[in-house]
Amino acid sequence: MAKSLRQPKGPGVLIRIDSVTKRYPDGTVAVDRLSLEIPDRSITVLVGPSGCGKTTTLRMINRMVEPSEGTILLDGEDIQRQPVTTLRRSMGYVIQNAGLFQHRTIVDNIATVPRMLGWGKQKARARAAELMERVGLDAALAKRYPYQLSGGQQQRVGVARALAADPPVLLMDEPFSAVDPVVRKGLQDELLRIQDELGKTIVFVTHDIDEAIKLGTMVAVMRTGGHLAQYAPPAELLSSPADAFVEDFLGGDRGIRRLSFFPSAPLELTSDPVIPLDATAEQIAAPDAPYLLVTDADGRPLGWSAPRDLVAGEIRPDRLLSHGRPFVPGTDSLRVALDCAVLSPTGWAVAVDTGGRVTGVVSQATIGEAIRTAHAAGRDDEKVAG
Ligand SMILES: Nc1ncnc2c1ncn2[C@@H]1O[C@H](COP(=O)(O)OP(=O)(O)OP(=O)(O)O)[C@@H](O)[C@H]1O
Repeated sequence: MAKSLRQPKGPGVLIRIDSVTKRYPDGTVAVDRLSLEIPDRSITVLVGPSGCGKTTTLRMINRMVEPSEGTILLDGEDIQRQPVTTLRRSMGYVIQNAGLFQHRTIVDNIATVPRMLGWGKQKARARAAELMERVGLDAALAKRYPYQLSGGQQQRVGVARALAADPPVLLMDEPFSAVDPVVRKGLQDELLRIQDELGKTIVFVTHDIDEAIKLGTMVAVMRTGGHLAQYAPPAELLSSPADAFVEDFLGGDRGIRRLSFFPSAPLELTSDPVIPLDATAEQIAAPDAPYLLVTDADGRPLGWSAPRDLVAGEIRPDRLLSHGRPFVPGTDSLRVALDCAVLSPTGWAVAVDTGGRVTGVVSQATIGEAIRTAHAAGRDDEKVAG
């Protein structure tokens, strides 16, 4: 999905970190005069190299670590003035490796907080069952113990457990770092889906900039010594890194990655080179294109061919060049469209509707033009904003 479409849902600031410093007893300054406004009902990611103070910052929000200086306000109220138990009840907490109770079943792990709040066993278990479904866990796993689950499943349990008492805030400390990239992507997609449904205020710690860019509505890049290097929406980080440190941290391909924030919908498609499997000689000869895309009777892509290699009535799908991966305008970003064109044997990308039927094709040159237009529009926006 083109991420520029994702905006903070709520109007307010839920958590305000105001000039907070944490000095550990041995003198280590883990966080240095950090100020952040964490918006309501959106995902704010703290990212940075190891030891830059991300976990310390997160733990100061639920008072597992007390700040040495500065204040943290939750919904306008100083968190120091609230009993720790009340504060923590309003904040789900998810950590790496899930941190589940090994001697409790999955359903009882998830029901932990509701039970602590005095819910009856049945009501708490019913809530746990509902949450298992929400986080994509099979109900058959309810009676198992954590060691009988995969790492990815355990992380889902961790998320379900944190959501059990429906807290407005979710604190997540590297929750997906211990699983393989495929499972990790699934967990990230699931979190975005859950967030779309529930609209929590999520503070998410990671050292992975790609994860930060994918998940964050706002991203705080921290540098060693607990300093804030930049705090911005991901598209702005990619277009205007504040300094060499942020630029370096973002990596060398930030131009390409920025394309994920531009929608592919405005791309001008052409259907001239698209012909059916039973095309006539005229239909094959008519388009002025180096390649033709052949579709089946339902309009689904079969493959590419040069017109000279096609004979009316004798088009064989197994002789066609692969049509490559198609993209869906309106759902996929300009980055996906470009990737489809780059990987296509003809240099043309195939656009389909959500049912997989061809809506047109687009060349690399046209995509290049759209990229230039999108960048120019972005620069104009920056001028207006500045
Ligand atoms: N209890 C402690 N006592 C002394 N120093 C600490 C303590 N906890 C953390 N630190 C130090 O504070 C700094 C910030 O640590 P923190 O765990 O917040 O960083 P981080 O960015 O989350 O790191 P990582 O990505 O490696 O988890 C580090 O230098 C760390 O060694």
